[in-house]
Formats: sequence, structure tokens, C-alpha cells
Amino acid sequence: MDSSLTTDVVVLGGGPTGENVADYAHKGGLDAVIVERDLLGGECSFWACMPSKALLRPGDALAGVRRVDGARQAVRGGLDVAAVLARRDGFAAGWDDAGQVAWAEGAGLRVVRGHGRVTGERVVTVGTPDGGEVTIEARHAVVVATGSVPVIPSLDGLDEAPFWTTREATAAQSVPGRLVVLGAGVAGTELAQAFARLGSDVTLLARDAVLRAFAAPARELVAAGLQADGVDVRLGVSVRRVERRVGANDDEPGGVLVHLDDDSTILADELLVATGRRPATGDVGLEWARPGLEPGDPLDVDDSGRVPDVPWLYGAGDVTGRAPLTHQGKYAARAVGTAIAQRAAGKLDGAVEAWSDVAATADGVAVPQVVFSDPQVASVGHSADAARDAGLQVRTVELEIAVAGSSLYADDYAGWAQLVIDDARDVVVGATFCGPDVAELLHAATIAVVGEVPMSRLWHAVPAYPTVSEVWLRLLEADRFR
Ligand SMILES: Cc1cc2nc3c(=O)[nH]c(=O)nc-3n(C[C@H](O)[C@H](O)[C@H](O)COP(=O)(O)OP(=O)(O)OC[C@H]3O[C@@H](n4cnc5c(N)ncnc54)[C@H](O)[C@@H]3O)c2cc1C
Ligand SMILES: NC(=O)c1ccc[n+]([C@@H]2O[C@H](COP(=O)([O-])OP(=O)(O)OC[C@H]3O[C@@H](n4cnc5c(N)ncnc54)[C@H](O)[C@@H]3O)[C@@H](O)[C@H]2O)c1
Repeated sequence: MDSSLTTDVVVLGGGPTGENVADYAHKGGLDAVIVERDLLGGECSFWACMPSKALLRPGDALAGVRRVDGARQAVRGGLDVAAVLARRDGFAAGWDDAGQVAWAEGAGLRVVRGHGRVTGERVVTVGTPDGGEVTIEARHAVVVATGSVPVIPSLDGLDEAPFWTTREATAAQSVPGRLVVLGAGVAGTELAQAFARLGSDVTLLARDAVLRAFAAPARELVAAGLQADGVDVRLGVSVRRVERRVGANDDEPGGVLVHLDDDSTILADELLVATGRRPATGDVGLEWARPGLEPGDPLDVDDSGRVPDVPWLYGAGDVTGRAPLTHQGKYAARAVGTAIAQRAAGKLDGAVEAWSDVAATADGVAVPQVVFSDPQVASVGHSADAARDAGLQVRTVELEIAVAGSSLYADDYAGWAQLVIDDARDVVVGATFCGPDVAELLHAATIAVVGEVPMSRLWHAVPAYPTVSEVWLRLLEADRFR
């Protein structure tokens, strides 16, 4: 059935970003409608962050116990796969978004189901599941928070072969005997380890390196961690073609035959394609407001999320390509929702001030990310190369993590840490930690970068003894006595 409605703000896409834009606009006194075509909560809640970490965490916990003599002896078996999958199902709420809808309604937001497109100035038209249309007019703003979609490489035979994207992998109801993972970025690396620990024979195919975006010592530690779990890590290989095999009988099982450019083949029960994501800018009606924008191009926005020259149109989250991570999408969402509300109230005019509550300034200087592999990689801010590309003169200090806290934490603890320091201001502009459970070391680094805390003052931030954080003291000493 067709209908129309008017509101203050229409948010296209109800992922973590869209939900937070709407919530913050509403907290600022505006009425907001979220348009969602799939599950409210988006990729993160149902097919990305939460289910993937739920698949990883039990293996991590078990590996943690095995690293401590005296505790190791208590481990009598492996993971209970059915229990792990059931726990993961719980985190994905059984792929039912009733809880998220209840939250949205409780927060005073309206949800319209269906595929939305921008069809005019401050107008969104939604094709609803029953074949009808809802036209929504926004008094103040339309926000595009449509996320991202997987990039599928054009490989000979891939169209005919059944394959998994990260959606099928994170929602898997059974564990394949043999799994080939194509792409050794963050998603491929995490899921290769998760399935290896759940019992799959995993082959991870990397065109160049595992986690190539991270510093070499961290990459090498992670590759070694994968190999220790039995993952066959193939570096510097490409897939030539993919072939679907129909099994003749139990002795000749079917699956996917992957042909590599080194002339070898691998037969797998499942092929996971994890070769990146691109902004979901196709079929959203953006060409109307942004002529020339091709599907997959990021939606360009300023720090308050506003599309240049289109004052009523905003973007936030993965769709902008700024920092495609849930926490950064939500951070941008808080700025966007607040900016829309302040502009509507006539309290915000002109350019936004950096580091104010209407600017996602940290996107350019301090994006934290954790790779939940074992060992973990946790980084924030600039790598040394990125800092130099940004015109900074930097020095680095790096060392193996070997402090009293790490030796107590795990026998044979292997880890690495690096600080990137801006010479001119003598402040940390980047940090990377790699090792078991280093994720929780990261926020201290994020605060140091965002707060631009001088090295001389960081000296007085004394890490408690005996914790892994003592690596901070070693890093400061290494810089001071270089
Ligand atoms: C396997 C995997 C693991 C990840 N793990 C982490 C992690 O541990 N930590 C982390 O920070 N990030 C992680 N990420 C990244 C994270 O999932 C994204 O950064 C995050 O989901 C982006 O949020 P978003 O709201 O911008 O987009 P999305 O979560 O993609 O939400 C967009 C929503 O918009 C809807 N939509 C799209 N187009 C329309 C339309 N035209 N009309 C109506 N609705 C529409 C979609 O259905 C979707 O619900 C992971 C990603 C993957 C793939
Ligand atoms: N813990 C986390 O924060 C987390 C976890 C998973 C995913 N994510 C996010 O989700 C997004 C998608 O993750 P991703 O790992 O798919 O993307 P990615 O960009 O991190 O990695 C993609 C990898 O695939 C490789 N690749 C591309 N085409 C290929 C081909 N034809 N053959 C072989 N390899 C190929 C690339 O070289 C790269 O290493 C990223 O933004 C990522 O940050 C975050």
C-alpha cells in the first residue's frame, strides 16, 4: 500500500551508524525515521563484528589457558563446536532484529522497512516488502548510512561455483571439513583462524602478505599464529580459476576446486571470498544529488558528515569510506546527528570547529582498530609511512613485548610494540601492539594520540606492575635513551 509521511530527519540504512545518527538527532529534539531494507542493526550485529568475534572468542579463551603451565593441564579436550555455534547464534539474536526494533521504538524513533532511494530534495522513496511505496519528506536532512558491500573479484568460474562471503561464514551452521579463504585482510585472517580452531582444514590465500596493511613484525607474528593452528598460509599466490566439482561418491567428494597461478590446485568444501568491501552507493538515488558518482565510490562528506554543496544531504559510516569500522561509524553518527539538530535549531552555522561535538576530527588522526586474531593486532593513528606521507617528521621506537606482566600472562609470550612519535610536537601519533589479548592496551594509546600528550608527560603515566602495560615504560625508555 502506498503512503507518505513527513519527519525532520530520514536516515537511509539502519546499521550501527544509522541507528546512532537517528538517536542523536532525536536527542537533539528532532523527529527521525530510519529506513532499513534488511535487519535493523546492520552488518555489524548480524554478519560481521559480533558473530565473527563470537566464533573467535572460545578458541582464544582455550588458547589462553593452554599458554599457562598448571592451567594447561586442566584442558582435557577441544572446543565444543555445537556450543560455540549456539553461543554465536545468541550474539546474532538468531538473525531476528526484534530487540533492535524495540530499542529504536523505545528511543522514540520510527522504522520503515524497505529499500530507500533519494528521489528529490529532502525526499526518500521506499519500496516496501509488500510491493508498495512510502514517500518520506524530511524537513531538515536526509542521511545516507547504507554501509558497504563485498567486493567480489572477477575470477574465471566463480559465478558458477558456490562460494561464501563473510555473511555465510559468520552465519555458518556447520563447520566445513576443508575451507579455502581468499583474501588475507582483516576478515580473511580472523575467519581463517576461527574455522581452523573449530576444526576445518584451512588454506589462506594471500596475494602478498597476511594483513599487509600492518607493520611487518605484526604480520609475521600473526602468520606464525595461524600456522600454529594448522592454517596453510600461502603467500604471493593468485587464483587463476575456480571450478565446481560434483561428487561422484564418498571416495570422490564434490566441492570447489581452486586453481592457483603456481599450477597447484586445492579442493575445498567451501570457498570464502574475503577480498574487501566498497561503499554501498549503488541504487540509493545518489546520482540525483551527486552526478557522476559510480556505485562503490565513497560519498564525500565534511567532518560534520555534510555532502559539500548539498546542505540537506549527509553521509556517515562505511558509505563514506572514511574509516570503515563500527566504532568510527558510530562516532561520525554522533557528530552528524548533533550537527543536524544544532543546524535545525539555528545554533550552528558555517564551518565546523575541529574536535567539537559536531566534527568527526579523529577520523583523520586516531582511528583505533583491533584484529581479533591470535596474536591480536591493535593499532591507532599513523603508521610511520602514513605519518611521513602526511608531512610529519617522525621517529619510531619498537621492541618485543617482554615485561614481567607478559611473562606472567602467558608462558613463551611473543609480542611486538611500536610507537610513532612526531618530532616537532614530541607526541605519539601512532601505536601498534601485537600479542595475545593486546586489544585492551589500545585505548591508552588512543588517548595519548587524541590528547596529544607530550612524551615528557607520558613519562608520568606509570603502568601498574606487573601488567603487560609495562611495555609503555619500556617504549618511553627506549625513546629517551636511544
Ligand atoms: C566479517 C566482518 C567483521 C567485522 N568486524 C568488525 C569489528 O570487529 N569491529 C569493527 O569496528 N568493525 C568490524 N567490521 C566492519 C563493520 O561491520 C562495519 O564498519 C559497520 O557495520 C559499518 O556500519 P554502517 O552502519 O556504516 O553499515 P552497515 O552495518 O553495513 O549497515 C548499513 C545498513 O543499511 C541498509 N541499507 C543499505 N542500503 C539501503 C537502502 N537503499 N535502503 C534501506 N536500507 C539500506 C543495510 O541493509 C544495512 O542494514 C567487520 C566487517 C566484516 C565484514
Ligand atoms: N576486527 C575488525 O575490525 C574487522 C574485522 C573484519 C573486517 N573488518 C573490516 O571490514 C572490511 C572488509 O574486510 P576485508 O578483510 O574483506 O577487507 P581488507 O581490505 O582488509 O582486505 C582485503 C584483502 O583481500 C585481498 N584481495 C583483494 N582482491 C584479491 C584477489 N582477487 N585475490 C586475493 N586477494 C585479494 C587484498 O589484498 C586484501 O589483503 C574492512 O574495512 C575491515 O577493516 C574489520
